[in-house]
Amino acid sequence: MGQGDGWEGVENEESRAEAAFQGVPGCGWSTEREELVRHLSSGERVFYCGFDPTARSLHLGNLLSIMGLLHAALDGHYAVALIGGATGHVGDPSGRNSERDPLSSDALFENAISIDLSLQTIFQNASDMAKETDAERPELCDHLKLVNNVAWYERMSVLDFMVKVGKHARMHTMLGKDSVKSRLAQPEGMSYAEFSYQLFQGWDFVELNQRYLCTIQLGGSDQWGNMLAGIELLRKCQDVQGHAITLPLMTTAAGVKFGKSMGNAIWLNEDMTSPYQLYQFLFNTDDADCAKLLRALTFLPLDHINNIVADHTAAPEKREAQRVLAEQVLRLVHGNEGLERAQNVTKVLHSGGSLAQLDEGDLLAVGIVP
Ligand SMILES: N[C@@H](Cc1ccc(O)cc1)C(=O)O
Repeated sequence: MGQGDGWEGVENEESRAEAAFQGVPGCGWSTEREELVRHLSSGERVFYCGFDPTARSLHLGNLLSIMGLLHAALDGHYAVALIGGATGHVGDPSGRNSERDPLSSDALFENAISIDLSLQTIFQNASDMAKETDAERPELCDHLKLVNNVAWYERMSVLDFMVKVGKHARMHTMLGKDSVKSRLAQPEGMSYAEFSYQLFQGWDFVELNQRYLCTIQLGGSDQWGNMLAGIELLRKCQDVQGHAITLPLMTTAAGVKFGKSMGNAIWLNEDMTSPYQLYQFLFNTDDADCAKLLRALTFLPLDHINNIVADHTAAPEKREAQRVLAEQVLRLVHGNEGLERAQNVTKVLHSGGSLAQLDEGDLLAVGIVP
């Protein structure tokens, strides 16, 4: 990405659609909603959301943030997915009650590559899906970008960090973050590294603003403190008003974190959760959760979703809403081929067939490496 490739986040006078996130219930905004809507409707904006490579794969819970980035791009804005190759070393204390075990540089590097690949696939699948509904639309991938924060942190000296970032950071503000307060209330306390994590994530916002005029950060609700750290640094270092949008933690009607099956995460990498398993997980979601999940995890228009839900309510035993949900998510995460394989395996296994009837690709879709 460089000058002139459409990625400078150029302001234009053209009025854009309303906020991109009206379909997602439970969002939070750092500024007045009107201010964010004004910001979005007065130019093409650049969003970002970060993912630390703490595991080899992203999980279903991350899909909501990815959807957020895709909605922004579909709406004509730009979106950056940031992989936290550097922040993964530091360790985000948000939402955790104990210190993270450090991961080796090799493990973080491999995880980052694997997550990068999976995001590229999802971006491409989303682009293909968008083309199917509107062949004329500009390539979605041109509005999506992947970066790794190693790019700036590997070249930044400790002194640089203290001068550029540390000098702007107030102890009082840092100590006031929930992620810090809750840990300091425990006898083990926290390491200096995890304490300073907020500044690393905060500085990412500044770097992305300098590079791409990024002004909006998306993240789960546990990221609030880190996102505010970014907004503050952006104001002090760039004299720019940043915005943060928090996405709710997805829970089921039963109050359980969505995206876990019997305590285990549902992964987006097919070698960790096979397309067949992902399909089955979604196909088995509760009727009570379907409407919400269709809104949050598919790009289907709201009136289309309402029709599906109305038909489903009339004949829930057909599991039509679950089928559409599973199909849409499978296509996004594993493409049409992944969906076909998952459907084929479902057909064979659920009609009393055996694994012997499956070809190599199908076996892969069940999670068996032939
Ligand atoms: N802290 C985020 C990941 C992240 C990393 C770097 C960022 O700049 C932004 C977000 C998380 O754990 O989910």
